[in-house]
Order: sequence, then structure tokens, then C-alpha cells
Amino acid sequence: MVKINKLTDIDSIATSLGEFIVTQQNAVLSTKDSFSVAVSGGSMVNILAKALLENKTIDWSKWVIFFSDERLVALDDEDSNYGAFNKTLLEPLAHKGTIGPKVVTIDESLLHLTDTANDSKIAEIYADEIPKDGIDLVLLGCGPDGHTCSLFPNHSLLNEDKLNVASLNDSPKPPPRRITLTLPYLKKCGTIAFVATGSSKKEVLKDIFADDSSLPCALVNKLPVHGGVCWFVDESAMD
Ligand SMILES: O=C(O)[C@H](O)[C@@H](O)[C@H](O)[C@H](O)COP(=O)(O)O
Repeated sequence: MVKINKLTDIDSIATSLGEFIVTQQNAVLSTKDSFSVAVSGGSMVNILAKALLENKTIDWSKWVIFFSDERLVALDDEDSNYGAFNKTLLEPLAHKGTIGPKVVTIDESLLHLTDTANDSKIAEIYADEIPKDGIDLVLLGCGPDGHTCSLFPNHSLLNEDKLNVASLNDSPKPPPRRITLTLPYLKKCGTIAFVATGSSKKEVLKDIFADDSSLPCALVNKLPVHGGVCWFVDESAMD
């Protein structure tokens, strides 16, 4: 079941998303010792910073963070999703003396900056690191073309039916080399939450929520994840 939370602006999204994340965290931590979360790149990191940095109910010491997709660049490159997350959340948390979270990045030592020889190996190793039975909470963005993770419209990776994490070297959004969680893996995850803000998402959101849509975000909406799929959108993205 897909639920849509329509909020007035980014600040209200951050508040509502923060509450949602705490509810998920508490439910998971009442049954086990750690809470796994996948985060995305793009505007997500800034919304998460607003939602989480001053939130005293986040138990960072029990969080294990993964990336829903990662660009195959050095971790300190400005294109790295980890790099953006590190600068925007991890450094301020460390500055405050926070214990945790544990963060699982790509194995940078395998990365060849000039050739793709090890890219599938990097995906394979990341697949070994993610929980086999799915990540508890997956936080996804939505591109103006309807992509999510690094799953792009009409890309062959939409047909992937075995791998949990796959590599690609032809991403239409730069940089071209990436790894991404796949649809079969997302299906195993606990709860999925999308965040989409701004007028550049307005047209594509209409397409995603049309019954016959095969856009990547629509394919995720149709996954039978047991905690459901939930959207956080602002008024400029959806009327
Ligand atoms: O690595 C990436 O390219 C991102 O993870 C990507 O999937 C992002 O989430 C969407 O493009 C939405 O980005 P915005 O929120 O910035 O529009």
C-alpha cells in the first residue's frame, strides 16, 4: 500500500520525516539491537540533516547506514553520495561527540578511477555487506525522469532478477559509473520512504502515480514491502 504525505514545504517535510523515522527506529529496536537504514544522494542529505541532527530521540549508536546507490568516484569526491552524507551529517554528529552511526561505504581501494574493471566486484562486495533479509528503512529520492536509486527509466537493470546490488557504467545522470540496490532487493526491505520536493518533480509525479506507469519509482511503489511505501512530498511537487 502506498501512502502519500503532502506537506507545505521542506521544513514541514523534515519534521514529518523525522517523526516517521523515529517511529520506524523504535519499532525495529524493540525487536533487535540495530536499525539499518539506506540513504540516497541528491537533496535527501540536506532534508535528513534538518530532520535528524537536532533530534534527541535518534539512537545513533544502533544505526547502520548503507547507500541506496553510490557513484563510483573517490569517497571525498563532491559527486560521492557518502561524501555528501559525511559532510552534511556525519561530521556535525562527530563534532557533537555522538557515538555512531556505523556507515558502510563502497570499498574505495578497489576503485579504478579510469576503468570499470572492478565495478561489478565493488557491487558484489557491497551486496555481501547489506543485510541478506533486507534493510529496515530505505530512504529514496525521485529524479525528474522518474529514476530512483540508480535505477533509470528503460534501463536493463530494471529487469535484474538475481543480484541484490548491481553496477552500471551508463547512468544517464552523471557520473556514469555507479552501484545500486536492485528491485528484487528493495522488495525484501522493511519500509520504503520517498522524498520529492520542488516543481521539477510535478510532471513526473503525475506519471509515477498513473496506473500503467513503468517508471522506476512506480515499480518501487508496486513492491509488496511489508512495512509499506510512503511518500513525503511538498506542495510545489504535488497539488
Ligand atoms: O545518486 C543519485 O543520483 C541519487 O541517489 C538519486 O537517485 C537522487 O536520489 C535523485 O536523483 C533525486 O535527487 P534530488 O532529490 O536531488 O532531486
